[in-house]
Amino acid sequence: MSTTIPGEPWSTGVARAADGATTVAGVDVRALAAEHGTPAYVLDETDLRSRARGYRRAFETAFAEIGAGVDVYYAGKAFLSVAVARWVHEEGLRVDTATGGELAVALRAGVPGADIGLHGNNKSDTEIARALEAGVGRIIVDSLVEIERVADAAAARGGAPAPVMVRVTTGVHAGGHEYISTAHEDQKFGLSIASPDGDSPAMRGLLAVLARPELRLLGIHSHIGSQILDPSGFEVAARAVLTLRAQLAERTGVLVEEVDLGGGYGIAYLPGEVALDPDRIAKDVAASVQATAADLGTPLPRFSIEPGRAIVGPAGLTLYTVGTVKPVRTDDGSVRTYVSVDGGMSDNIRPALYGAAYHAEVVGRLASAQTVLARVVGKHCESGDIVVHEVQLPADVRAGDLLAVAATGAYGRSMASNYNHVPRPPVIAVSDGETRVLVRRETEDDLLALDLG
Ligand SMILES: Cc1ncc(COP(=O)(O)O)c(C=O)c1O
Ligand SMILES: N[C@@H](CCCC[NH3+])C(=O)O
Repeated sequence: MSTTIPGEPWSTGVARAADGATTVAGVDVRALAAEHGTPAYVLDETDLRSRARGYRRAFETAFAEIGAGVDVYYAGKAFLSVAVARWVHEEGLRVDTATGGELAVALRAGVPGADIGLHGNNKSDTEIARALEAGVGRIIVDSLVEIERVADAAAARGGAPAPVMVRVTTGVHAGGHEYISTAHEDQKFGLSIASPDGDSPAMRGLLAVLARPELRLLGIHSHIGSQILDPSGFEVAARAVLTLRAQLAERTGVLVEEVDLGGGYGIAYLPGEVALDPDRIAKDVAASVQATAADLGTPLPRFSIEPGRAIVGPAGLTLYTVGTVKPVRTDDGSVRTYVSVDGGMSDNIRPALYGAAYHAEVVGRLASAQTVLARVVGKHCESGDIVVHEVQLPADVRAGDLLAVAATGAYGRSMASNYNHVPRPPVIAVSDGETRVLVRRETEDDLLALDLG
């Protein structure tokens, strides 16, 4: 690991001058911190938009070559605000939501219902009703019970049948951590395609949808996990889904129109890590689904994908201010420098939850070339409150320094908490030398407003 500004894992707009001054999209981080305070999430709009465009173009091009259409849904769980929903929609993406709350943000942004999908393994009646009311383009159903609930809600509303996809699990275990792999068998999502005896849960789900006239079976959905750096799992899962589609067609005569291959495209968190290349993966997946469809003798469906992290992750960084610096002797007798910052596990739970690795640098001043092995920790009352487990920081790291942590755009603010009553940081967009507050900093008054005494 070494100092890599500019370049990954930093967003394309991050630059560092010889005197240590660091800018994001032309905005000096010192000015940004002075105006907006720290900690703050900083989002590089140009970078985010170009990744959104890049994914859409890569998949459209590769799938056009095999004669198939494709839609790219931005997975809002990675980070969603009204502006971000608008940006990705302007870039030609649709929006995937996982809850009524995310749906509300997408609608507030003016994204038409038809361009929104609703996921969730335990949707409430209110969420289902709201999705139907908004005319969402698809509801991805996750269980047999839910199929009946969505059908009943659609029946009560009347009107056109509700478009649904059935989420299936293919047994493909992919991604960075057990908790973020979602297609293996022993977990809560989807209906399994495995059928030790009789019809698989997935087949039963598809048949159950076909049995309800209030539902329109749009397609089959598979999401195999997150932060995937080995792309072979996408091809294995796609083959399984296309096979299930062909089996359903053979059995019922219904060849579903769409197949969603989910999200999960991995990014670089550390210097030297290589993100999945959208052009490469789009071509490989297109070639693989074409071969599978030919083997099965079925025409290709329309495809869709749901990248979240790959669009917003690299576009974001978190800016902290260093407080205390403490050398600590480790069990093996070496010294680790504990660098405490003014945020922590409340603004980025990923290191504590998944052991996720991040990269940090002192920014905004010329720091010493000599480095020390450091651990960046937060201000919470928890020894697992770690922001960066291991990183070389300048030996003269000190209170008042600005510390930037790279690639925090995804699952940072969206998974933030108020642990220890710490207000959540703002999200500041930067573009062409200008800053704009997308989500303001929470205040203690915001927190106390919920406390009715
Ligand atoms: C159904 C579904 N789609 C899309 C995503 C987005 O994944 P990622 O942010 O890894 O691209 C997730 C989260 O893993 C998901 O559960
Ligand atoms: N929240 C996870 C990934 C999302 C899993 C959603 N299916 C992460 O931070 O990596």
